[in-house]
Amino acid sequence: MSRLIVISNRVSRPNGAANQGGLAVALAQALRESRGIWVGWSGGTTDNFTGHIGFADDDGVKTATIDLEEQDVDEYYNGYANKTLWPLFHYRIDLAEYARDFEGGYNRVNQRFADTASPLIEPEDIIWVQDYHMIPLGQMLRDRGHQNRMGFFLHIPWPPTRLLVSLPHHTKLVSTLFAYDVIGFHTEEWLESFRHYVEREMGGTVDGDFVTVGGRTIQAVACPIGINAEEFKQAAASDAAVEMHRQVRASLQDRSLIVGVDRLDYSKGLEERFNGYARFLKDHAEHHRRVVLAQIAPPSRGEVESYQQIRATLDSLAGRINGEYSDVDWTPIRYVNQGYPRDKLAGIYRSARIGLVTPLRDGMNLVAKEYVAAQNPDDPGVLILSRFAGAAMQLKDALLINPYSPEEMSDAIDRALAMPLDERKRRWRAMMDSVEQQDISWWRSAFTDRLAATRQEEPEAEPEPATE
Ligand SMILES: O=P(O)(O)OC[C@H]1O[C@H](O[C@H]2O[C@H](CO)[C@@H](O)[C@H](O)[C@H]2O)[C@H](O)[C@@H](O)[C@@H]1O
Ligand SMILES: O=c1ccn([C@@H]2O[C@H](COP(=O)(O)OP(=O)(O)O)[C@@H](O)[C@H]2O)c(=O)[nH]1
Repeated sequence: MSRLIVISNRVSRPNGAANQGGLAVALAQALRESRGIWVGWSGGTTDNFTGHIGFADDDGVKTATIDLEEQDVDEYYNGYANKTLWPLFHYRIDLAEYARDFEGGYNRVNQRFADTASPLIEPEDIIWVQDYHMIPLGQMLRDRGHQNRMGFFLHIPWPPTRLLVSLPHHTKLVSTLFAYDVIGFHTEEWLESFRHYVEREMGGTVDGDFVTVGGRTIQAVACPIGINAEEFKQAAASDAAVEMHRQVRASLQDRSLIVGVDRLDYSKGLEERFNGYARFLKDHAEHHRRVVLAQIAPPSRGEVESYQQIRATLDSLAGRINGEYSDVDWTPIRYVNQGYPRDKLAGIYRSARIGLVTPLRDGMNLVAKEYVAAQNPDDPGVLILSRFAGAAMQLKDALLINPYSPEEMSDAIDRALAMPLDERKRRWRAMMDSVEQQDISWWRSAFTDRLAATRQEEPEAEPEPATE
């Protein structure tokens, strides 16, 4: 079995921060199983970049990380990754900022990651680069002579061509993807958008999974990420989860809990969610005092202005809705800006009659799957899910809604609260089958098996020693 080298911006400590994102949570187990190395940013900064690599072995996961300079973080992570690519790829060109400094910083930091990873790579290794922070990295590793099998996975949506062309030098960026052997997306929709771009903007051709541009053919596939369903079921039965469940239920006094769990990100549709819930309270006075929405929203990317703005908007919106509907002994929204470890989250999910997952656009959304996995099979809750989350392609037995419509959200909440037990069980079973079948191991294998099967390029023959 070839060794796996994963390279991504964020490198998770398996028992690390409570609010780590889905990608970090998902990869730890995959690496542990393949005895690989995880290369990425330490999350720390240094005054002068030295290229020093910090090695660690955390719970069986080997990591190799580098510190970045403040300027790198500003231009690469806050800048090109989160002020340019993230909004653009989530269809928010109104929020996207195009600055040469960002693009320069992005390329500089990718060169730094290439310099870091290069000496660690052995010829038989399989290299798997993750996400929009590192699109050009594969090309940079090829430039350093690495002929390994190399894959790339995009965890966020691929935007429609008419939006992507607003990015300066878009073709230059996309052409670097052709350094990989296999590239993956969560859904057919993102894959189709990619193919459309390649045909329209690069004169490429598509033949099934094979995409060719300028004589180079790669595979482009849809491969939805999953969760560790078994571990999550166990987490839901852990002491921490049971205690959390008890605390939450005691605080509710027989009220029904609706739960949302999201990084505080404008793509997650939190403003629209609060407005949809307010609409429900307006339309359904009979439910007043009978429901509580707990929105867990750990702050994210707080140095980026659009994230500061969404935080301020939500602070005031939650206050306004609570001011309008609260009673001395009932607050309709519990708005919580702290993150929870996953065992406690599992207890919270299990306490909730409704999981409310309403992103405006989301590559996958692992919270939707975790909510399903944490339910009590004998009395499962109902998942209300945005049609625009990648997860909606698999979780078709959720109540699928348009998150931009407060009326649809209000109707779905009302329907979920009234849903009979047999319908809840039927829908949950179908969703749980999908969560269990296409779990994190399935995702990892589906992608890496495909990558491993690509023919490794023959290393260039050593020149024959000169004979006298
Ligand atoms: O690393 P951060 O800037 O704190 O952000 C956290 C992660 O957010 C994004 O997650 C995406 O990947 C998930 C797993 O595939 C997917 O379910 C979700 O829809 C995506 O938004 C980001 O893509 C990751 O790189 C970040 O680590
Ligand atoms: O307080 C929190 C909030 C979220 N998460 C985890 O963060 C991930 C969020 O992943 P998702 O795909 O839903 O969205 P992302 O944040 O990656 O865009 C999930 O595994 C959550 O369990 C967590 O551990 N604690």
